[in-house]
Amino acid sequence: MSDATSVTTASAAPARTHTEVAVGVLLRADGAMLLSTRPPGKAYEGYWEFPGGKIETGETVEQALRRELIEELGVTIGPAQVWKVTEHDYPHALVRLHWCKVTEWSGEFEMREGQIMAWQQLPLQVRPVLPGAYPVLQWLAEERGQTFDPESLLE
Ligand SMILES: Nc1nc2c([nH]c(=O)n2[C@H]2C[C@H](O)[C@@H](COP(=O)(O)OP(=O)(O)OP(=O)(O)O)O2)c(=O)[nH]1
Repeated sequence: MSDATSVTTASAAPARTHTEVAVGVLLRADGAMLLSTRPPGKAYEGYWEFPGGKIETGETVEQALRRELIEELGVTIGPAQVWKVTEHDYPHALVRLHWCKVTEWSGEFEMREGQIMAWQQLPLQVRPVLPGAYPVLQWLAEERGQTFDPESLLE
């Protein structure tokens, strides 16, 4: 194989595209936040995460988050604005996470995808936690004057 062929082969590799995800940090008045387990059959099944899911074509982050939380939890969120954007490179996907803090919602929580939910104060008591959520947990801890220990969230 010539050098020229090698270069052509390397540059023909498809670029890895981001999967855009809307994620909600639902915050209760006492500061507790909602986490839930990833449903059976998904990558990282059973890991704890913040509720949310993939943004569909034509949706805003807020629209996607509202749709996902109705689908997953049966609640309708009030206003949601993007607070932070993070990225995480998993073996199954390169994700870009659009994080919104949410303080208003209506409806009763129903686990519509067989997941488990828990209201958690920091530091979290549940584990393992999806690694893509660590940066936001760090910011939330800093806001509260707490330290963040990612080692404690492993399996
Ligand atoms: N919901 C959520 N997803 C997260 C978090 N952290 C993190 O890295 N992710 C990643 C995991 C997944 O690769 C991606 C979310 O995709 P998903 O597969 O759960 O989304 P979805 O509900 O739309 O899935 P689908 O069944 O329609 O395929 O974002 C988090 O805290 N919450």
